[in-house]
Amino acid sequence: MDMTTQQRVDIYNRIIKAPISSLDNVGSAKLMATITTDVSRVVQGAKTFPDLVISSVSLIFILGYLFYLNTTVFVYATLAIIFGSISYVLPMYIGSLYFKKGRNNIDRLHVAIRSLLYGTKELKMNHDKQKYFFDKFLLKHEYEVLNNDKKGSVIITSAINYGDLISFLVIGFVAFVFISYNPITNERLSAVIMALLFIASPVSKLLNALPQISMANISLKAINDIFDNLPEEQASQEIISLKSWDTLKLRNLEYSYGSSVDRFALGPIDLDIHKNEITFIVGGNGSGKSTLSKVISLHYPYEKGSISFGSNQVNDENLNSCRQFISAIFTDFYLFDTLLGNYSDDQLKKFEGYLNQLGLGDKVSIKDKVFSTISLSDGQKKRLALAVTFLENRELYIFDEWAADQDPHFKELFYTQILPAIKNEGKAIIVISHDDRYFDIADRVVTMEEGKIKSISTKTKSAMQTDESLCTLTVEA
Ligand SMILES: Nc1ncnc2c1ncn2[C@@H]1O[C@H](COP(=O)(O)OP(=O)(O)OP(=O)(O)O)[C@@H](O)[C@H]1O
Repeated sequence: MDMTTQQRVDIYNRIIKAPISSLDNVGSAKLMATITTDVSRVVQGAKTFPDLVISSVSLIFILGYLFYLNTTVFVYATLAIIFGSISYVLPMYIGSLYFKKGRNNIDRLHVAIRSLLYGTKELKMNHDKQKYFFDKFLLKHEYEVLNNDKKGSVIITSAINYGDLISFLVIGFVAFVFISYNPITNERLSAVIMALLFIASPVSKLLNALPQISMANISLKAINDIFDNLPEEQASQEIISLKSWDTLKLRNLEYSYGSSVDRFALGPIDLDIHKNEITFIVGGNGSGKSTLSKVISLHYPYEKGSISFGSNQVNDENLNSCRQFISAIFTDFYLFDTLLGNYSDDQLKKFEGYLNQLGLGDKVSIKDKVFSTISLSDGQKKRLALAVTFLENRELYIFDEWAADQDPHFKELFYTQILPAIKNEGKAIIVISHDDRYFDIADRVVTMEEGKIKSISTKTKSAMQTDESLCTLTVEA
């Protein structure tokens, strides 16, 4: 496989195997910069190696020939090469500092490009904001990348020309000074000068490769940095069949983000999520609901405690297998334009039924598993995502503020018909919601505050099984 492709495939594999928390920390802009810039720079650097080998071998042979012709000239030429190489170290170092600065600006440039692409609407509406953004961010980073790379190249190129000068100085010294003190035949002198002229070419090729090698070296460090900051999950990639389960048990679960200054700690959390039940997780902004949902969906690796799907306690052997129990629509969900996976014609027909039920029948059609469009309103996109999760037919559904973008009709449909229908299929459902109008459809309402469960209300039925009420259990912090 081509080297560039191989490097990229390695990075893709690392991304898919890395914990979401590490990907969040590295950031998508940095990853894009590495995939688009560093990989090709490293490969360009590596491509100079055959030339370097050929030039080095030529140099060794020509020096050998020079040694055979005249040992003293050989010593002079070798000393000149050594002197040239040593005096080359300083400009090379300064040049590489500029390349490094330029490379760091590429990360910032990618962040700015993302802001330009995603913030176009906001920038268009406010001229001052737009000008400030272009001057202080986008163009600033663009020109800094250019200027730093230019400065680095100018310094190293000047050093290369200085290297050429040294080789001509050596030739001049031998032709005009050396022969005055060391008698040498004309044939020998022309052979020596020819050899010295031939030395100049491989030396200059070796020096010319240095800027590319320097850039490649900096990019290689950036790639290694990505690999160091994206640890591979230790979990087995093999999907094994697990025992069936009725209750998802969270015990003493703890997770935290950030440093000691801006740390947010979740837990300890003790909670049971049952199949055939709808569990609402509610609470104020920043109380930890979404964080808990990402720990439950096995995206954030919990630091303490345990998660068990029935008797299957999550561990490295079954983590990926346990993930296959879950289907989730997070607030930052991604909608693929294709149904990924192998689905039978019957399943695809069912999917079309879901589209109709969700009011998308005349908006989205599907051909060869590709949606006719995903240029939809936010609410429609979420409905399409919901249809996809139905098709996945998993055992645990997690909906993080799914209904937030829905109009009253679809909100009502979601809470009063869709959720009960999923529940009746024997699934476990976790709904993160601020829609207190619909809390009564929940079998269990878990209220969170500052990363902890404040209370759990459970729906109890009277002896006559006719009326239902919520019984609240307050959990001691
Ligand atoms: N990637 C992250 N890195 C560091 N801190 C984070 C990260 N994501 C969330 N937090 C912090 O964790 C806390 C809980 O956030 P979370 O998104 O879980 O709250 P939430 O209850 O879902 O809020 P909301 O109702 O606003 O969606 C917040 O204080 C937030 O600042």
